[in-house]
Amino acid sequence: MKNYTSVHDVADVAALVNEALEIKKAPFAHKELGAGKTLGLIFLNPSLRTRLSTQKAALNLGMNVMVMNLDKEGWALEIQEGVVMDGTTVEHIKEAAAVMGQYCDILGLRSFPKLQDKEEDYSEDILNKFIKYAGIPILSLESATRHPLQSLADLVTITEKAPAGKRPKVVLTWAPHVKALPQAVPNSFAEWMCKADVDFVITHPEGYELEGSFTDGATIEYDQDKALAEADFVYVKNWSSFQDYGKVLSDGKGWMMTPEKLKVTNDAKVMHCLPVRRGLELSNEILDSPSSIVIEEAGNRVYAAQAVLKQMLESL
Ligand SMILES: CCC[C@H](NC(C)=O)C(=O)O
Ligand SMILES: NC(=O)OP(=O)(O)O
Repeated sequence: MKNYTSVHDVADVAALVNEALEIKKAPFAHKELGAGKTLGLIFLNPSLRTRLSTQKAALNLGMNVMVMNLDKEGWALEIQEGVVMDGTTVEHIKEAAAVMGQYCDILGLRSFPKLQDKEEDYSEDILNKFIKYAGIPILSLESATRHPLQSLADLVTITEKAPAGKRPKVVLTWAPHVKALPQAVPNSFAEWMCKADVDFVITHPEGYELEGSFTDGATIEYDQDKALAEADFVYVKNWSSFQDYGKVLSDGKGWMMTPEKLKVTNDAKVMHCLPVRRGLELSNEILDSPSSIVIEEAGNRVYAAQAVLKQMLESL
């Protein structure tokens, strides 16, 4: 595996999930593999889980790790090609990415969408320019349209917790929020679930349809209660409209997951990538109940990242 930016970079999804589960049993089994290798983690947006879990995963493999909040600590980046830099930008992505490629063996990048221009965001311009100019393998720490480390951890968790002897029903449900959030997490979750051995349903209000290439193979159900029937896993996440790009179309009244809503499920486990707005996206009652597996889900981020980094190191 050279770059890790989406499920399409994974030759065998089931094997990668199993490798993460094996690593979870013995996290230090490959602690020499990364000796003398450096992982750079570059953030253009905030992070708790991705930063800490990926750093821990690299350290478990014996790597050195350098972390930088480039948006706050670096120079103002110019992304456009061929412009005269006589404005507020100080360093071109061409030099910045190439220099980071000199210092690191693998480079992680977080670059959220601006949610203003659909074509610009969905072109993944920043991610693709890091791939082009860094000259070393790139690991997505969440890009404009996907979050593959989160999605792998989510599938690891579902595999670990699935009811014995049945194909689990997984429901991705939209949840209310007060801000416009990216489609990256649901896009990525949908892509991975459509490649997994699960019955996958997406439920959201009209107008929140995700881009079709991510949901091909999923059942789309606008009636949340119908979607939730007999679910084994309920994945709760807000996202802004793709059609009316970057917009919050409604207050989502009645869409927050509650214990009442869970009654129609098959005693479903509730998941969320975090951070979660308690009382807005997901009720306190659920988050504080045995139905919630959000903390174990976050714990699995380490083993997902470690399985990916192991395969990337083996390809260096
Ligand atoms: C892991 C989630 C990161 C981000 N969340 C927020 C709150 O911006 C999102 O929704 O994509
Ligand atoms: N779920 C996740 O990626 O969390 P952070 O944004 O805190 O890294």
